[in-house]
Amino acid sequence: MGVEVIVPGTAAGREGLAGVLAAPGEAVVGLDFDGTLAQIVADPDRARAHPDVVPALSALAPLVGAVVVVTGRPAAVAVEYGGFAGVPGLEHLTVLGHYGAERWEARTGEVTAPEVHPGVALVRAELPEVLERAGAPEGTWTEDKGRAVVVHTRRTSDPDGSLERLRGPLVELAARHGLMVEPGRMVLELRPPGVDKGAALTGFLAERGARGVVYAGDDLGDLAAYAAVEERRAEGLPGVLVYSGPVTGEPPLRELADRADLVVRGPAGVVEVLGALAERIREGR
Ligand SMILES: O=P(O)(O)OC[C@H]1O[C@H](O[C@H]2O[C@H](CO)[C@@H](O)[C@H](O)[C@H]2O)[C@H](O)[C@@H](O)[C@@H]1O
Repeated sequence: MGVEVIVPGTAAGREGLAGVLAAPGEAVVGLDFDGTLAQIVADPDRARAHPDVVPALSALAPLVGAVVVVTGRPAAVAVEYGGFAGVPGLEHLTVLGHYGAERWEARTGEVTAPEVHPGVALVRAELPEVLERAGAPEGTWTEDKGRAVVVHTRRTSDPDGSLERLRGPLVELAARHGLMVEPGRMVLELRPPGVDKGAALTGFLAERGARGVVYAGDDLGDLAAYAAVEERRAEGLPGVLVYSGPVTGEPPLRELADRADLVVRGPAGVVEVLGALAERIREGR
């Protein structure tokens, strides 16, 4: 594999990578799941990690301080769909699920999580009527994640238009029950406030005493993690931001693409970056 896949296009990214490579054993690699490790598909239950993700991660993880998956998925679902449990090399993997509300450790195989927010049950009960009143187009689909409820429009004839039609009523419903709306790729997620990927990543970096960070994401929910890396970078922590661009025909998200140091094509591109990073670390030993 050519190491040229890991040449960041920005000065900050090149500096960040040099810092990560100078002390890889104290660096954290943070990764989103859907769209970054797993290809985007119409049915969320059918999303699975790209087949080369686990081999790439199990080769990289022993060379760095820590690998953490930071996802909107329930932690156990990401572990299952990722195939992360019981993998040699991934004995110290951490998965922060529900935007950091849940935590799974490969070391114990257990998920720790707070109580479910009481607003979730109320939103769940009222959602069908709200969708009907809003004229939700055919193909609108609801995913119940236990701690959050997600409305998907990918299967409607106009996913973006459908999302806009539903946004106001869903924001109102969420607010009425103390929840917030997390927008994503053709989804609006009604979830409890108080956590986001930025806080989750910042806490993890502090806990591990990280001296460098690489973070890869593909969606609006990853912007908080991007901001966390940028803030830590301003304080002197080397950091590299990777954008996993769409391979599904959707336009790239400028909010991420414009801030990233490295833009790759979906999970296959992320796998190449993980492989190249491992190669550079081994070369520097
Ligand atoms: O933080 P992530 O790991 O990126 O998870 C965020 C949401 O991902 C899922 O939705 C996305 O992937 C689906 C499967 O490929 C796709 O159908 C959908 O359009 C995407 O937005 C998931 O279904 C959500 O619950 C997560 O919040």
